[in-house]
Amino acid sequence: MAEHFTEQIVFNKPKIELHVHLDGAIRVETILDVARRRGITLPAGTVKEMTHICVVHQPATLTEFLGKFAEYMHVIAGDREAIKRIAYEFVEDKAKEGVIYVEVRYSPHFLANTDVEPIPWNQKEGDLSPDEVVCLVNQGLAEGEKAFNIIARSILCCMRHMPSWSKDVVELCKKYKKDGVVAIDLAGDESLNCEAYPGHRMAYEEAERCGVHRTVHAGEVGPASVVKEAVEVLKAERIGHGYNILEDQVLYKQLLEQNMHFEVCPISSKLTGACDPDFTKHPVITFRKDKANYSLNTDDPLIFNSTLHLDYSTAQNYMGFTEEEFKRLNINSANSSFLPEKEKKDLINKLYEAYGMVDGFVGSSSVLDGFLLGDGELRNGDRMLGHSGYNPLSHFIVF
Ligand SMILES: O=c1[nH]cnc2c1ncn2[C@H]1C[C@H](O)[C@@H](CO)O1
Repeated sequence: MAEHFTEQIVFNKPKIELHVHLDGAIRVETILDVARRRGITLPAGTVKEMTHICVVHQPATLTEFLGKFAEYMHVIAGDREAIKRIAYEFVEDKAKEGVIYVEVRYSPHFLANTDVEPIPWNQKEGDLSPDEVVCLVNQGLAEGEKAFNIIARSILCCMRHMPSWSKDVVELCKKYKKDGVVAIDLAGDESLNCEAYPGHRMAYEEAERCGVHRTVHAGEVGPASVVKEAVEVLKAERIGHGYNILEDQVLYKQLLEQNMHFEVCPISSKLTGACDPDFTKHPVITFRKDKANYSLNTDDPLIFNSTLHLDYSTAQNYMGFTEEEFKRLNINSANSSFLPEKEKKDLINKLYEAYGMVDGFVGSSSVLDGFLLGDGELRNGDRMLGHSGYNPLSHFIVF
């Protein structure tokens, strides 16, 4: 088991999670169960042994971490029942953590066994296409939403090393926009420069043209220039991780002004070797000081043997996060979600209510009261809301 501290629940209130990979959040029990049903032999027969194999135990490299997916993806990929099941169970697990809104991401190609070249995970060709994978995940998420009373949306990932898949990915985002697919992402090994890969660029241009939201893994282990490229070339609206933005202070200030959202994953950032393992030096401490817009996320809880509670307790115990900051970052996360505006407004109001910030209700005449807690200082670029209306794009939470 990865060396963690005793898990505490330090923020037992409704939460938003924007950066978590479906294929990095599968239950070990399910992997074993599906393997048994399909007659697939695994190197481990018990949950304890299989957990040991799937988990990154010590800070490693992103490449070593990505290698962990090969331990179990062949069990789930190509199996309709398993794919729907992992989506459903994912929603159940998130509901148990107190998440009320989640955007979960995955590569449809990594779960398919036909219409994908090359066929991943050494599978034999079958008849499950990336398109049908998206339908199955949508079904699992929708059933989970009903059963566990949370909202689950999905993001489809392009993979850095497979630019030839990206056109399909954006087409699937367009096709399933009405079925809960809210955005496109670019995941995988960031040291591969996407400028050299027109496949990704063209997919992101099409996404922008068609109103598909865009996030990009950037500045996780790659330099600030990858973040710059994500923002300027791929027109990313959010950045996955983004820690190395701090290397380029000019760009960082510009993104602060733009209220760019950073999807921060504390436990992940230690175990992928993205950040110093000493959490007291974590970039999110600077983000907090600068009142940046960011979320706290698990990324791949299966592989980090973690939960969202662990990310929050780490933030509290090692980075000095307070309850007020947890509220602030969750409201900012809701505001940076890829929901349509009306649903976003409802979600933000749900948080205000749960956090006892009823004066902050979006649409109420005293909306400013909810914003100006703490020092109440406005940063350059912060805009105050008038009493008359709600503009989520200019909606900053200032504590
Ligand atoms: O933290 C990550 N950085 C880059 N790529 C990642 C990370 N976590 C998961 N992935 C990759 C591996 C998955 O198979 C893929 C789609 O979810 O995204």
